[in-house]
Amino acid sequence: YPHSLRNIDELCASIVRSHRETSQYRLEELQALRWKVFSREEIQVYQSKTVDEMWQHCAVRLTEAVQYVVEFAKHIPGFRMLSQNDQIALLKTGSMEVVLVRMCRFFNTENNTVFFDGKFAGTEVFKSLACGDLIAAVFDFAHGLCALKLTEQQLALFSALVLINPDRPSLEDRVRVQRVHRSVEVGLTHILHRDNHDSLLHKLYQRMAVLRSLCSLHMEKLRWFSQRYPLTAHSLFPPLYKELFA
Ligand SMILES: COc1ccc2c(n1)CCN(C(C)=O)[C@H]2C(=O)Nc1ccc(OCc2ccccc2OC)cc1
Repeated sequence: YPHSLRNIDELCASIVRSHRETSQYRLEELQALRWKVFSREEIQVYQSKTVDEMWQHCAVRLTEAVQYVVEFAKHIPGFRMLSQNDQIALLKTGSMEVVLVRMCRFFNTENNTVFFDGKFAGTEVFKSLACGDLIAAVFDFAHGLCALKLTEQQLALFSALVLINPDRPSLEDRVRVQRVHRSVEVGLTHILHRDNHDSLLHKLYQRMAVLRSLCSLHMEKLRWFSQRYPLTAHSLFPPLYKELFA
């Protein structure tokens, strides 16, 4: 794209619109729920689930989040112009990263809880996943991102930057992905400059590095789980979760 301001403003506006239309829950809804936590009995029910029941339960909910990320991607002008294969390749590795970025909107840092099944859950709710390190890393990442206090517009541009990553494996037209990535980066820089928050870009790049290691931890846990519970992973997980992560 020629980087005239008009184009950049249009690009930012379309990414922000797409983010807003695919954010699944409005901030006001989540704000109203943020102190609705699980009772001791409800926590007991989650903790008495078997490992594969809890994994399946979480996979179904996270797949809901992934579907909204796929919709978000489809409305990003530069993303739609890429080949089908490159769109799939970017979603395969990027959609969980965007879910984890978006998760900061669903997080209450005051009581260290995350939205889950209609209420806000602490790490103890996920005990039966047998993945304490993954859950701790997910919560830590959400804390770190919440601390940056991103606006919805900054979050929208950051999500697009995370998704349209030219370094992903098996891209057909890397140069084209680089061009779109660059225009989104110009958009984010433009938004941060306008918000007088230039120092945030460096911090966001640091968060992207943490995000990559968090997602490889998720893949590692998923591989461990699929080997131990092949039936659940292959027949009870939502097809999209399998398609993208298995
Ligand atoms: C975009 O951000 C969000 C944030 C929250 C939610 C959503 N979207 C969709 C709607 N939703 C519902 C309906 O509960 C929320 C949800 O799925 N919450 C939730 C699910 C699993 C969790 O930890 C387990 C886990 C984490 C990471 C990787 C693998 C994991 O387990 C295998 C923690 C929270």
